[in-house]
Amino acid sequence: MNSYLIRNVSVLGAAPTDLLIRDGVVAETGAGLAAPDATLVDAEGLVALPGLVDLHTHLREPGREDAETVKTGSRAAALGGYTAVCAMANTSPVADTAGVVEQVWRLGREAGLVDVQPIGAVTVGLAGERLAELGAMADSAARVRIFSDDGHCVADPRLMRRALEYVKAFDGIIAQHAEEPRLTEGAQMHEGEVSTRLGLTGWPAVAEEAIIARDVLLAEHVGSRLHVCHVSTAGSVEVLRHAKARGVRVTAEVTPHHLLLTDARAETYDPVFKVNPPLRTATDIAALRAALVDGVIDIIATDHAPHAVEDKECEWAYARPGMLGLETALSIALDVLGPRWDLIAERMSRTPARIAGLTEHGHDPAPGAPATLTLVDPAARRVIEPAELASRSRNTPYARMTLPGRIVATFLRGEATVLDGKAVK
Ligand SMILES: NC(=O)N[C@@H](CC(=O)O)C(=O)O
Ligand SMILES: [Zn+2]
Ligand SMILES: [Zn+2]
Repeated sequence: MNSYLIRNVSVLGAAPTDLLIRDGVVAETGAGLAAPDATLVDAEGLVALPGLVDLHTHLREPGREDAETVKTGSRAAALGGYTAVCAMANTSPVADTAGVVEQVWRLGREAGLVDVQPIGAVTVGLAGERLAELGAMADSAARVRIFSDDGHCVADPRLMRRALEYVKAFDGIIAQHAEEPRLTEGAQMHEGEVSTRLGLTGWPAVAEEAIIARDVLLAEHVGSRLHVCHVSTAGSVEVLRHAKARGVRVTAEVTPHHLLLTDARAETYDPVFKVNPPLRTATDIAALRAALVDGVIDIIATDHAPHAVEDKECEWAYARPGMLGLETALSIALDVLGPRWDLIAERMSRTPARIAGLTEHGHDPAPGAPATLTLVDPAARRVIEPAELASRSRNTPYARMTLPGRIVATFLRGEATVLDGKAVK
């Protein structure tokens, strides 16, 4: 194994120190360390964070390797400062059996850049009709603990109840894509002033809020763990606040794009801004930001959703929803939260690691901790060029925007996955 001596790094914003990485762990910290055999990393001006953990990533393998593979998505993740990603189940075939989740898990190990933790489907084929083999996926080599039909809502309340009950046996979680399908038929964007003006069918906030309200009540009733994907409205925040005050075992995520972009982007008719749930209003953004700070929203998750050019560069109505996120998430967090490193570590590493049960992740760089960390240059500013992204797809909503912060290096259990801003493989 390689050793690294990281010189003059600020751990979570503290005074600069050195970190010696050896045998997969942070062996020593302190000013002026010496280690002649170690590779030197000059980290003057850089901030060390625990490796980021994404609870919501679409890797598209198996099935749409033209849009992303486990390998290209892993590379995008490492370049974004991530050391673990949870891979959503809406692949083709769907990750609804032990066989498919084990395949994704193995591909992640082979790529070797981040830990790829598969999420299993809740229902067979994401069809919302009968429960998938949750137990077999939990017992498989992939040790699945999070189940989600993401892309689809588990709309049937009886099925949702049974899924919540089933995963309780192994402390699993159901991650819900909250969308009442009857209220979003034909929806193209957020229902509001802009959709009225553009004449596009709207997705009302209540379609999300009604499902979250139902699900927190179900989770309370059966005493199970619920996770709410991509929360996007101020009303959802209020439902979650109420549920948490009652002690419901619910956690929630917000995406970088829902923290930054409004439905006004639809005025461009550029489908790069088409996403589920849709971009909302400035009022929603303000509520989401406040909830992220006060903890009603637990984490930032990217919902990295790569799509091939032909699925995105077409008429708005025909374009697939979803946008890239892994390579820009930390920059958006820095833009939205400022250099509040402890809060960023909490929302993007420690808490997602805890929710997903990824015990090797989410540890601050300190002696004895796994050397699973990332180094950020907070002073850097970069212009996002879609063609320069490591993802196989190009559908970033931040094209040609200047964003703060740059990932300089990432380490997974003591091995560099990114050095000098470049992926090592
Ligand atoms: N977010 C999206 O708009 N799309 C996601 C599915 C999802 O997260 O619902 C995708 O798989 O492309
Ligand atoms: Zn979703
Ligand atoms: Zn998703």
